Amino acid sequence: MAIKYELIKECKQTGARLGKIHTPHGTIETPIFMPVGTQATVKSMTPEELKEIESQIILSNTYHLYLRPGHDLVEKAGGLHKFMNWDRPILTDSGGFQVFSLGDLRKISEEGVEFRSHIDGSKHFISPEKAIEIQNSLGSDIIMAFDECAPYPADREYVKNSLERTTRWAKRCKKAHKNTDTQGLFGIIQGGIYKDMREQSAKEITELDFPGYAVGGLSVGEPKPLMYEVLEYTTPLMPKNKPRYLMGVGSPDCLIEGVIRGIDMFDCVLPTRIARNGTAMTSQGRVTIKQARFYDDFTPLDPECDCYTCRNYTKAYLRHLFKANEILSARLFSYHNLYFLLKLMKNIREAIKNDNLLDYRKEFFEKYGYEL
Ligand SMILES: CCOC(=O)Nc1nc2cc3nc(NC)[nH]c3cc2c(=O)[nH]1
Repeated sequence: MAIKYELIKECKQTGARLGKIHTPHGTIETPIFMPVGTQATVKSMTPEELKEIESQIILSNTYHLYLRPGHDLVEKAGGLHKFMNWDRPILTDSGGFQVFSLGDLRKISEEGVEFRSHIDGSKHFISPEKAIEIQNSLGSDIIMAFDECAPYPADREYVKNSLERTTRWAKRCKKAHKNTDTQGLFGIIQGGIYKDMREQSAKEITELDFPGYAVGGLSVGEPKPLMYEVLEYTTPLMPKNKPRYLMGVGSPDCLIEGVIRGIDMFDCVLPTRIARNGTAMTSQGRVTIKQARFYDDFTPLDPECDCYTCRNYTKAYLRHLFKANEILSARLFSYHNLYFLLKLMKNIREAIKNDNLLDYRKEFFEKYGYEL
């Protein structure tokens, strides 16, 4: 079995769970945040630095790697782990989201999706079978079914047709998947913001008996309270003994609220993306370093953080690096932001162990400046 989930503990006060996901490249403690390495690199970080901050699994992207350098090259290199020198678990997404977010550059049919490359405008076609073939070549530990992520807002009819196609595609993915003993295929539940449609999609997808399931179609522009509401009635429809993955989430508040509503796995480009804009997530809320007030501020980015960046550099120096457009700026901010989210997940796992997750949320929100 490629993927085995071990439910360690269910939180007494909330839907949160403590668990372990056993994969061919190692075990992942959940709840977990997965740094995103779209093009076979978590931008500006070396694998050694990712291990230093205790990253247990990273995400990479089928759509991008198919277009460049090509999945056949990666296969020739011995697979994605070897190619990028990362020997821990990797999850690849099916490219569904990227292809759909290309807007008018794409045409959807029952067969699959025709789209134009964002690199050179060349025409391509990805079917569920192709999405699986690419992921089989990449050799990632967890692969995702090819799905359609409905936009937000979308009317009931669109969402129903889309979720039913996602189910038909999921069946085709399951049939096409070759390496079931080394790669676990996760199904993706859609259904937009409509309770009856989420119920229908959850039923149809979980009936296919995947080793894990994702909640798709969220974090696509809907208000956070609406995302929380959808989770509230969707995660209970998902098997307790399988991992639950909320795609594309997220910010610190969403991670805590997602865990409370039964989610085990998260991914988001935020930490490394805002890092390139000189913005840090800190225990006192966000810090955007280009502000003049940091010109001669010789304190660390986050006084409560013990990461390499916070132990060795001041805001004044980091502001200088950012203003001077120095490459080290993106590295030091990425290192800190990833460390911050991975540490947050570690604290959340601790709070579940000690049955005080709601107190932890209250304390974190007060300090970070979120309203409960
Ligand atoms: C990670 C698996 O991705 C897929 O293969 N399909 C998919 N990806 C998504 C990525 C998303 N990112 C966000 N917000 C930033 N929302 C997302 C939804 C999906 C999705 O429904 N389906």
